[in-house]
Amino acid sequence: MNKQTIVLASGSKYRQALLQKLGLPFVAHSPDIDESAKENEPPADLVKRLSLEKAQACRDAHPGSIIIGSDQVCVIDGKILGKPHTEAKAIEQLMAASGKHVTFYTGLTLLNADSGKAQTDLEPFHVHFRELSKEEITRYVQREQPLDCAGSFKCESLGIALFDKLEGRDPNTLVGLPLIRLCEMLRQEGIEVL
Ligand SMILES: C[n+]1cn([C@@H]2O[C@H](COP(=O)(O)OP(=O)(O)OP(=O)(O)O)[C@@H](O)[C@H]2O)c2nc(N)[nH]c(=O)c21
Repeated sequence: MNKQTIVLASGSKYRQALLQKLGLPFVAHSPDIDESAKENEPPADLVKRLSLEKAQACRDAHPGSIIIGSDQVCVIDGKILGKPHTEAKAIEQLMAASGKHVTFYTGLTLLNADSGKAQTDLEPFHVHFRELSKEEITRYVQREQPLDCAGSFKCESLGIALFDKLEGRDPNTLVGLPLIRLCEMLRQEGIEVL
């Protein structure tokens, strides 16, 4: 039985729901960090850095804990995209994604608050969007309201109607938290999920 408190360094209700699947007790702490990219920072480096910074931002408040941080972006036409926040932006993101193959980059960090030892990794996920009309996109955004989701969709619900193909190691990664990789990191820390 694990005695260390597990902290999810996230305010995302989707990440909280994903972590609940593992059945481990945890507390959620929303980290306050600057999520902007550095000049010319590749998306893979950005999400790994932010996953680590989110975990580190919760370290002082939770001594003795194991902290999980994660961050996700996608890249369309060379632009790094995060959450749309407005319907207009969500429609714009999906119009740009129509007919394209888009890579989602998800960074994951497991930080031991006492030792400061961190495991950080990147989990890519590939989304092939079908050709979408503006009317379809508008109806989708109005019905699903994916305004707090990177890439402007919820793949676990109506968003599935936007795609040709999904490719990746773990479907949880696209929703926001790579659970297979997280289980590996937890085992490395001596925490067994099963
Ligand atoms: C593609 N996609 C992305 N997201 C969410 O988009 C957000 C990515 O944005 P983020 O990585 O910056 O995290 P956020 O600021 O929400 O939370 P933080 O951990 O406190 O920093 C996360 O909340 C993901 O869960 C998604 N959420 C759902 N439910 N379904 C999806 O398909 C999906």
